[in-house]
Amino acid sequence: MSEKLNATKVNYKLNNGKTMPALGFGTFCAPEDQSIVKDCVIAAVKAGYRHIDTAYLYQDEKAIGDALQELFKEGVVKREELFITTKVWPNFWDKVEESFSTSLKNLQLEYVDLVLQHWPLCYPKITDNETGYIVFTPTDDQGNIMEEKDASYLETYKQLEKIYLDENDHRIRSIGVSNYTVDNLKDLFRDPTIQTCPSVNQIAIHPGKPQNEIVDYCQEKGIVVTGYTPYGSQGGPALKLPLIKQLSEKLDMSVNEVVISYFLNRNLVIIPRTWKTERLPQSLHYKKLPKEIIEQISNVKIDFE
Ligand SMILES: NC(=O)C1=CN([C@@H]2O[C@H](COP(=O)(O)OP(=O)(O)OC[C@H]3O[C@@H](n4cnc5c(N)ncnc54)[C@H](O)[C@@H]3O)[C@@H](O)[C@H]2O)C=CC1
Ligand SMILES: O=C1O[C@H](CO)[C@@H](O)[C@@H]1O
Repeated sequence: MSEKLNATKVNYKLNNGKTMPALGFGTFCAPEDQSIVKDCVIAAVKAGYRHIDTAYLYQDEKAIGDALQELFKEGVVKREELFITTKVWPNFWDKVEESFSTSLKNLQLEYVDLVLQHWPLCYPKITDNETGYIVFTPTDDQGNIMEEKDASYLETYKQLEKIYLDENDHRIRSIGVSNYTVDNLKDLFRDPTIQTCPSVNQIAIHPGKPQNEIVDYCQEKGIVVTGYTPYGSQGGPALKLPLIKQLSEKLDMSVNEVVISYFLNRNLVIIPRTWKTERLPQSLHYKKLPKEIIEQISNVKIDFE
């Protein structure tokens, strides 16, 4: 039986020469008590995580920034040892500077390692009259999501690229996309005003949802793929699948480690999330797996998205 390996030590080379840790800490669905976010980020870094995945949408960047400041002050890690990702939500499709500079300020950093266009979509920027907050997913009277007319989602990538390529601006180390299909990427490659190839595409991947077509396309183009919702999101349904439990026993790993192994054997980045620090040790290791097991996990039948 193959030995357990430390997933926090695995890095991938991006198409611009930078390195990206294969295991990241997801931070969606933050609890209302933001001190939990801060404590979990500190615990994740102390456990070995060197990559944190956040977004303007998640509204937890300030707590993550507080955690990072504490880790730097205590000498646990240096800034250059961490890889921090944030994202630009579709309300800011043509206001990337506004979104990104707010994220950077909240994260209390001088630079971010990776900024992603969160979705290939353009939403209007509407403020709720009562709360004063941005309506992240605006809907009309019939409940349909409102999209900006005559707007091009490539505009967001172009604005990100402008900041990234500016020689006098050192705030973004790499840029990428999220939720891009093969057609979206082909659109991007066809645009003669775009000079770069995204370094990363972050998409939904978990057991039973292998996303082979887009993964193969990205890997052929040298784009690193990050899989989100690796445990199947809320409640971790992928961890409860009979196949994953059987493999956990057979391979002498936690169910989480089986899923991490599935990702790392496919050269994918994985960004699982937990808001319970005691669960962190279950999501740190992986093993080399034979192709047949990868295929079994890819093809398992699931009843969740
Ligand atoms: N780019 C995008 O559009 C999206 C990106 N993401 C990113 O991906 C990350 C991961 O996805 P999530 O939706 O957060 O879900 P996930 O797939 O990481 O699963 C989280 C669930 O698994 C449970 N879990 C974790 N460890 C466990 C353990 N040891 N035992 C039992 N249960 C456990 C958690 O309690 C939680 O309910 C996000 O936090 C976010 O950073 C998520 C959704 C969309
Ligand atoms: O990051 C994200 O999380 C939510 C829920 O999955 C999704 O809308 C967004 O892309």
